Amino acid sequence: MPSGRTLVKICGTTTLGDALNAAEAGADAVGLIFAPVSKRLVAPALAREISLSVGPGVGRVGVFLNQSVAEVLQLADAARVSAVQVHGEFSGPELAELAGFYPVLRVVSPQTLTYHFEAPLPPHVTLMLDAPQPGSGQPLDWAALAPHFPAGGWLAGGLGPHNVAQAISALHPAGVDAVSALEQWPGIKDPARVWAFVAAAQQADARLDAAKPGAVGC
Ligand SMILES: O=C(O)c1ccccc1NCC(=O)[C@H](O)[C@H](O)COP(=O)(O)O
Repeated sequence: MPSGRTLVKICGTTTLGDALNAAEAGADAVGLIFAPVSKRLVAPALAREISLSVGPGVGRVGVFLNQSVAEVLQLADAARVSAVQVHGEFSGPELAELAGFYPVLRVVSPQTLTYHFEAPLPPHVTLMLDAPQPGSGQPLDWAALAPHFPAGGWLAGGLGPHNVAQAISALHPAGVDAVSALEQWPGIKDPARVWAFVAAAQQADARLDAAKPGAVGC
């Protein structure tokens, strides 16, 4: 969904209050993690309540790691998500199957980016660049990534209010995603940090717009 500005996803949402706060702060999407290994695992029934409560303007992204297509689809349907994000082992045909039901964010690390570029992505699949260990707060090397960053790709990995503007001006991602830097402890957000993250991304967009040739004031 190209919007001309950087979309913002707040991942690892495990409470209704945190989801509503993210929506009020202006986030474009909340992430609901269904990977059993995660400290931010959310139950399908609560995820569904969140999906039905945040309003139609806020995307709900179901997040999965090394799970079968059948499990992804079953949980995504139960939780009424609007998109899925997949980490780990998902083949091209599996991505294509998922993309027949939901827009897919396919997460890759910089180390595997070249491989994923060689195999063309199925329609409705968008790349997200993230650290090899998801949800670990590890930032990527944006300067090294810049020459290879995929057009329309999303960026995650160690983003927070302190550095998201710099990341946006370095890579111009279609969307940014964060969790660790927005939490009081795993699974529980710091509401002020969520607001600061959304605001920092919006300010970065405004600065980039103002710097475009022909912008008012230039
Ligand atoms: O965050 C997790 O616990 C997690 C576990 C398993 C699969 C995915 C997971 N998170 C996915 C995300 O979208 C995170 O926001 C992304 O990896 C960035 O995390 P961070 O570097 O902590 O901001």
